[in-house]
Amino acid sequence: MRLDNQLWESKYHEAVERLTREEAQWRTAESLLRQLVGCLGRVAHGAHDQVDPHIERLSAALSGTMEPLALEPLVTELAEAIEGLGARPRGVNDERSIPITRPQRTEHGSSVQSSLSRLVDRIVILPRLADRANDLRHDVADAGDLVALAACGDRLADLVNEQRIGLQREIDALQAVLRHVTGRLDEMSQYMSRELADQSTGEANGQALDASVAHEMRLLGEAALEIDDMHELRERVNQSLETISLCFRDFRDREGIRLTAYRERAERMRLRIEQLETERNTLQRSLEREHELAQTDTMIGMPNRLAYEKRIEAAYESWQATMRPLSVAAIDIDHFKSINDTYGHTAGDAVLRIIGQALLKHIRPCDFVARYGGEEFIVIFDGADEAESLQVCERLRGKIQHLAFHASRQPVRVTASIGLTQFRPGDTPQSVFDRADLALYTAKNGGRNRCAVG
Ligand SMILES: Nc1nc2c(ncn2[C@@H]2O[C@H](COP(=O)(O)OP(=O)(O)OP(=O)(O)O)[C@@H](O)[C@H]2O)c(=O)[nH]1
Repeated sequence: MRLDNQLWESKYHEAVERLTREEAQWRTAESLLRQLVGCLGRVAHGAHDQVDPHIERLSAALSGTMEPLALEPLVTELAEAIEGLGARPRGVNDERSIPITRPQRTEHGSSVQSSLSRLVDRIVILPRLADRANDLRHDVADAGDLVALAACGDRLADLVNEQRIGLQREIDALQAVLRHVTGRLDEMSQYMSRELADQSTGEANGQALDASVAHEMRLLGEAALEIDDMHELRERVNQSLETISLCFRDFRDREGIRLTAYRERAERMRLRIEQLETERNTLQRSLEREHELAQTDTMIGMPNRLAYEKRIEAAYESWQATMRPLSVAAIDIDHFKSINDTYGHTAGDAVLRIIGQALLKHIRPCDFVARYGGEEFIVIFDGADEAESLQVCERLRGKIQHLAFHASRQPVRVTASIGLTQFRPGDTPQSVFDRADLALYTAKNGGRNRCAVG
């Protein structure tokens, strides 16, 4: 049996590191959310006397340590105050005030909406929270006013907190597994040292027997020289044989006890090892499943941004070592917002799924495609330069353009723009991504449904 302990330990360490990294990303997202709620608060402040004190309290609380339990009553009070606005609008008893309506979406509102939307698109969500993130994305897009946007901000904050708590739980669980495995390894090393000690006891028993027999033989030899009488000599020999036989019996008894204890220990250890093997297999399966889920976009059923980041890191390392050409393309669906607005988000989701699947189907086996976020996909062309990748991009663009979408029996034209670039000396994955994104904007500004090289 092979335990592969080192491999497992390093896998757990890797997983703990990954979770710590993700937790740091969530802290950034949380800080962005605080800023966002702060912005929303500033925009909404002054619109309603009844709501202002609640906004001020919430903003003050958010500037300290984010403690969900303490925030909850503040958010509830704010929500209740907003609810109460319909009954007691500012101005009923105040001549100076403007008649109240629910605050309409302003320029601030739409910029808040697009940054909230970008934030939802950018964060990598735990698979079990993906449906909630998706609903939230739709509600952000549908939010008609600042109050609805503020509610979406709250939900995003909840999602971020839940994700952080989830990640912390995963870290704790992994550390518990690590402790468990380390405990088992300690147990085995104790077993090994006990066996070594036991082996020395066995050797010492054997040596003691040798010494006793040799001693008895020496005494017998000496006696044989001194004793002349045959009868007396026979008696002496008998006596020595009896002593030697006692030594052997004593040795056998001690070895018997030692061997029984050894067999029991060995059996216990065999069962422990069997258990460890079963636990290891279960853990391996769940780790592989987690790993796969963490790198899959469940809505489309294709690799997600995390998978892209891992893949591009590996491709980048190999590019540095070999300088084989490496290119990256960013693909963005054109006017996707208007698809959502016209046909609804469910139709928008279906369009994303069909395009994602079409990309998976039409890239070459050596290429890699992932959903980067929102309506943006990303392709890695490993071993292909700009000219070769451009041909594939043009083909992919053509495939998307010719996908037959219909709504109420009317054809709906869906196109995509593509920004492409190749790794150049001094590049990093981030600089190449930024250049591909810039090329994408060139393609969009050039009229969309086209490829541009950056
Ligand atoms: N249905 C659906 N919509 C999404 C999803 N992710 C992002 N979106 C929407 O995609 C839209 C992207 O809109 P914009 O960034 O304004 O871009 P666009 O309308 O595609 O316009 P251009 O990119 O300039 O051609 C937003 O309305 C998002 O809400 C998703 O998973 N499902």
